[in-house]
Amino acid sequence: MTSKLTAQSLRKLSNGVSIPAIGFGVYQTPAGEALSIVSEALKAGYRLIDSAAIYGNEEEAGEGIAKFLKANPSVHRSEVYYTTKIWNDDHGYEATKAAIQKSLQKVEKSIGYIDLILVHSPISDKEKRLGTWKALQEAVALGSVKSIGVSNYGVKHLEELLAWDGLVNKPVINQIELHPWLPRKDITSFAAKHDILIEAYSPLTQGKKINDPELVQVSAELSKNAGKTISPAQTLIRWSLEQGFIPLPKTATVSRIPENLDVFGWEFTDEARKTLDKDSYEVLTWDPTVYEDPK
Ligand SMILES: NC(=O)C1=CN([C@@H]2O[C@H](COP(=O)(O)OP(=O)(O)OC[C@H]3O[C@@H](n4cnc5c(N)ncnc54)[C@H](OP(=O)(O)O)[C@@H]3O)[C@@H](O)[C@H]2O)C=CC1
Ligand SMILES: O=C1Nc2ccccc2C1=O
Repeated sequence: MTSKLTAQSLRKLSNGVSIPAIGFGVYQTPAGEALSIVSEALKAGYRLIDSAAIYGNEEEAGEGIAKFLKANPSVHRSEVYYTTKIWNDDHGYEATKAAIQKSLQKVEKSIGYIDLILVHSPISDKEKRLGTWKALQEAVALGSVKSIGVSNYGVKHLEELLAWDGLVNKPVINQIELHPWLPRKDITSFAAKHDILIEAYSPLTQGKKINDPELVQVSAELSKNAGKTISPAQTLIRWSLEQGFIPLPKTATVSRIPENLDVFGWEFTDEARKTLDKDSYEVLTWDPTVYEDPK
């Protein structure tokens, strides 16, 4: 029940591990700002940090977590969740093994281990994708990586992985672009059937739809109902939670952190649900879910 969620709520992955119900993204957050914004996000109540090798800020994200934990000894490392991702150029067994080591080295000193590694996208070919998964499974067996999942996988990429005879660890997450203009019901219902949780990236539409008249109108109605201002950004994040996704809003602006986390404890209405239930396919970031291997 979304109405019972709080910023500290946890969801259960198929491997039994808990993951926070909402996360904080650091794409395009300059390395020089990542340490401070990550520790501010944790101070405000976030417990999941989403980075990637390609973002160039893994080390600083880890240091931001460590800074927060040092200043808040009542919060334990096990209560904070750190994600990174293997970039496309590092697909294939050997390359992924090396990439995992590299990502681990970036955060070993600060936070010791990685909670979740995702395959950033399916962009390579079947042999490389499965080699990548083999390397990730080995990292889980060694204990330095707790869970593994995928990102930007379409149904056919998920089917390929689930059908692989070397599969030991099922993907626990598929992280994809999701917002009212891109509901992707094919992927989300397939994932639900296979106990794969969905993380929603670009939940704020990268700011591109923040002034959309319908969204502004829904936010005004939610505000009236709640007796306080609900911004379009808050409406979008809450929509994502209502769908059962783990939203990953990003901001590099400290003053926006509390706003983006104040998405609990007020009612979402049927009217808002209906207006934002769109049958559209509007990609705002990139779309590797439709990627086809080279012939
Ligand atoms: N796996 C993948 O391929 C991908 C993963 N991701 C992950 O998802 C995260 C979020 O997605 P992202 O694409 O960054 O986009 P978001 O949808 O989270 O939008 C971020 C943009 O919204 C602005 N913004 C933030 N809060 C507000 C607010 N309250 N009001 C108005 N504007 C606001 C930000 O500005 P400002 O920062 O200036 O405050 C920024 O321009 C990424 O950081 C990354 O972790 C994203 C894309 C692809
Ligand atoms: O966060 C991300 N934003 C992106 C935009 C294009 C390609 C990859 C990504 C990310 O991983």
